[in-house]
Amino acid sequence: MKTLEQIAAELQGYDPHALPAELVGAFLERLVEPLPETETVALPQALQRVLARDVISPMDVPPHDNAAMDGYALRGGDLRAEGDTTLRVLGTCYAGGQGWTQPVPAGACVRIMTGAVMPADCDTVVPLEFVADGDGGDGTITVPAGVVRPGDHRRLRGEDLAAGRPALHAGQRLGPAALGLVASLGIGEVTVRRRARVAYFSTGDEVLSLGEPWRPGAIYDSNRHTITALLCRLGVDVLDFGVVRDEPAALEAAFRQAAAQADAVITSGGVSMGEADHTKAMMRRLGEVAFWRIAMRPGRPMAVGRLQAGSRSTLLFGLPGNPVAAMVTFLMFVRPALLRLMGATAAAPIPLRARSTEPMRKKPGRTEYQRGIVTRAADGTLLVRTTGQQGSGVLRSMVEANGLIVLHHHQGSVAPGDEVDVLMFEGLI
Ligand SMILES: Nc1nc2c(c(=O)[nH]1)N[C@H]1C(S)=C(S)[C@@H](COP(=O)(O)OP(=O)(O)OC[C@H]3O[C@@H](n4cnc5c(N)ncnc54)[C@H](O)[C@@H]3O)O[C@H]1N2
Ligand code: MOO
Repeated sequence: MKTLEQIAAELQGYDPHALPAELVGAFLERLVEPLPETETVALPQALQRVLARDVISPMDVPPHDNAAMDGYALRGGDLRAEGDTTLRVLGTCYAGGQGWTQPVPAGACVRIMTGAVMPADCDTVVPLEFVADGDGGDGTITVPAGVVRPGDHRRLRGEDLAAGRPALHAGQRLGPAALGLVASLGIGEVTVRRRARVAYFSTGDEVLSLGEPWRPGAIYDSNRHTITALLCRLGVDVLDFGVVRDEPAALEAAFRQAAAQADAVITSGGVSMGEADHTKAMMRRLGEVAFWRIAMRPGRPMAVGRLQAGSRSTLLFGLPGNPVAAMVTFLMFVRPALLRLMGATAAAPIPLRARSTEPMRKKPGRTEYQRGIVTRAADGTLLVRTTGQQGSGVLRSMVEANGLIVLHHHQGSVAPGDEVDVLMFEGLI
């Protein structure tokens, strides 16, 4: 395991006092090792879990050539190049394998339902609506010239998944589509990485928990709720330690307890310049901790490292106390680090490009994450505006926004009409 110093030495441009946001990800990638333990769980329990092994398809999916449309299965070679084709209707194939099971001779066809096994010798389906006269009268149908080509409207055996091939790869986080894919193979359980355990506590003497009466100078703890909710979305086990007083003995006890139980400990508050040196000294005594000032806004101060709990080492992420800064640093840095801990090979989210409808002042030399509202213009293009006041204490901005406008490190001010990157909050699946 590399020390923080060794990791820092590998990164060109690493400066803990003005750390470019791009280097944070590179640092954490080197710091975080995936959890080695695995377990086997039933499919309905596997949502959001990370596959520990490839899932190999034991069968072809679909397991047989089948009709993609309701219509008539026929031999493509029977279709006349010019002029209509008239075919005898022998019977009906139903989904589930009932009905016509004999070969189909030249000049004949079989009525077929979507999903039914294609009869031997047939390779084409003409949809019902293309057949002019149906088979009402004399037991024949007429296929007008040019409405189908040989091979049309048939799904081939194994076209979704072929037997013996990996259907899903280790590292895949199982979402609704992946669960369906596993089920389509007849597989009822999967081997996944064990769930990560993540402890959280807020720090600060002014921070009140829900239910405590308000007093002058105090604020209610919102970070505990934003961060633990974000952790739930990741599918980790959350150990909620509540609020811990700004007092060395209480903090040390909380850190020790959390580190003994969790794979990662997340805290909010107590990482800025003004923080008492005894807190930082205490954190350093418990392990290896770097105190960063990141060249970004919001979210400048952040502590990162490892806490030693006996022979185990636990990741530490000390988030800034300001509510927007806590969420943004979580989303940009902690979330990908935890996904890595969980064993996921998740790609970074891909930003949209949207045209800004307003000017945004920005100095090159730091990354800014502005809260943005993306809308669609009448011509279909995407527009974005900020939510207004961008203070890092304005949590309302995160509620009103539907994405984060990313103004990159080297980027300068934005003029109305300029395109900017936006990371949307909601994915499709
Ligand atoms: N002289 C300087 N002062 C500050 C700097 C700086 O560079 N030089 N950085 C500022 C930035 S940026 C941030 S962010 C904060 C981070 O400070 P801390 O992480 O030490 O956090 P606190 O001081 O404890 O709190 C900051 C702010 O957030 C409120 N807060 C704290 N915890 C919670 C919570 N659980 N729920 C809701 N709100 C919370 C707290 O009351 C403060 O208003 O430092 C700046 N200062
Ligand atoms: O981390 Mo701070 O949020 O930039 O105020």
